[in-house]
Amino acid sequence: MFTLLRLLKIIVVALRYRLDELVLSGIKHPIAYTLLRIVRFGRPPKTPRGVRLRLALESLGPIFVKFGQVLSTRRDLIPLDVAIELALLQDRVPPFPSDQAAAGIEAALGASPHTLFKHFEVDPVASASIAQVHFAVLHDGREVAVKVLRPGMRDIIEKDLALMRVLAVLIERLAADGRRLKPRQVVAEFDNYLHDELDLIREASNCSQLRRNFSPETGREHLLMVPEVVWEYCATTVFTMERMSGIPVSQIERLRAANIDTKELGRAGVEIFFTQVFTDGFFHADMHPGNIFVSDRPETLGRYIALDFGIVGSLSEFDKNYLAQNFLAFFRRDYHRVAQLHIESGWVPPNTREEELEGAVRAVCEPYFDRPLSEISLGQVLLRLFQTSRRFNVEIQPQLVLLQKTLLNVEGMGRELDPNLDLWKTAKPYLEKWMHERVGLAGLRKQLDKEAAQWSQLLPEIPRLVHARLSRPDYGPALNLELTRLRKAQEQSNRLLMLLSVIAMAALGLAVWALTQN
Ligand SMILES: Nc1ncnc2c1ncn2[C@@H]1O[C@H](COP(=O)(O)OP(=O)(O)OP(=O)(O)O)[C@@H](O)[C@H]1O
Repeated sequence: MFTLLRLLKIIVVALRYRLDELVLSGIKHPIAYTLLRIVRFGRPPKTPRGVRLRLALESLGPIFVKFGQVLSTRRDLIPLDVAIELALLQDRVPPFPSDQAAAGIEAALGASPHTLFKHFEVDPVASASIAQVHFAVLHDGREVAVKVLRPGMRDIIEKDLALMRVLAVLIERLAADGRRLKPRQVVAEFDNYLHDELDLIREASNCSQLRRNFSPETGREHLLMVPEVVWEYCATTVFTMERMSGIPVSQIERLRAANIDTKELGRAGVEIFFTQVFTDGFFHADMHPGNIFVSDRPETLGRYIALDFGIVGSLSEFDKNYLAQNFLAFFRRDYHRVAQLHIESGWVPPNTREEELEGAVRAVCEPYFDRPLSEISLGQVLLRLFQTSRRFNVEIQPQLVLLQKTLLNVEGMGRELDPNLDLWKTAKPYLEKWMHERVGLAGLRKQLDKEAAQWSQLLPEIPRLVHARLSRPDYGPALNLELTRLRKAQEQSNRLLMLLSVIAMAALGLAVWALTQN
């Protein structure tokens, strides 16, 4: 019954905001087309389509608002004007009553917040569609922020997701453009995203990993502050962390008034991002200004503070390599290399003509060089590269799409702080350092160091494994003959293997010795 009513509401809202125009204008199914012509009413709308979609999503509630926000990052799928409008969606909603928050905490942690904490602020500091945040003080005096999931969220999400899946199938079947828009894939990705957001232990773990990556042990604590997780007070629906104090990065006048060097902040933002991507392969991927603060405490003045760890990205060595080499080749205007990289990595079908791809990449990139380097947006370049790759049947990994979106955010934020920020000049040393560490002698040593444990286990086992393989019973006349020959060879190879093992051990020993000399 609920589902039916909800579906009805969606249809009414879609018609009210004339979304039929947006989604179903290219409708290919004759019956659906006739039905739509009948229910269509009024003159063509004057308000732009993106605005109408945004308003419709707002009136459908928080889950649809979140969906719009996620969709706004898929500029590869939806038109730019719609994406820009969807990015304006605000997910601030009225807070839920504090007794519900208290009940949620009690259900998750086994005691009321008034017992658990020395002090618990009943009025939330912020409230969004999925969770809200309350400040509190622990019995040992530490100040904390407690994030609590909205009650009943899981149920609402499951129902709305079920409806979205139905709508996705309809769009795919009925709209001429349906397949290209990949509605089912988009909804499946959103499903994953929401389920991740519903698990605050996961968010706390991301927070703790990021904190470790910027801890004094890494020597990067001066770049970014990340709250400490208070694990005793965490559960799937509650996340308790150190309370941070700072100024939102978007409030530039306040930053200046606090004597914070905004130019330096712009540069540090790029450094943090590139360090996360190329050194750790683990990055905060929700870098909107509401989640980034700057410390106003005298001892840490001007240091970035990260909050909200619901969305993070991780990159494999392969992805990092792809990115670094593409960026470097792009800035050398070596489009041939960009095309080669795509073919070498097996991303484009092997029968792709290198020159054709090179031409397409040139057409994307060359116009950017009309401007000074300092004005080039790496996020835009990456987006255009992905779009071009798609034409050659390349499926871009979601992690790379996430990275491209974050890069756009970082650039936007950096240029707000310092309009002359030269992103490339700031980023290039990190890429070059990474490439050097990866391919140079340093890279070899690092790799040797990493693999040493496995090798030392594997090498002594090789003769036994070869022997076991060769002494298996009858394999048929032809193979038996071959086996006799191999057994003879085995004795020789055993000796050779022993010799090689000794040499490898000696090389390992040498490498370990060399490493400990630094
Ligand atoms: N550790 C903290 N210290 C101080 N303030 C915090 C802390 N964590 C969260 N807040 C406050 O709560 C707000 C919302 O936090 P957070 O972004 O994590 O919640 P959210 O529900 O994911 O919101 P959204 O989805 O809109 O980003 C922050 O903008 C900040 O003002």
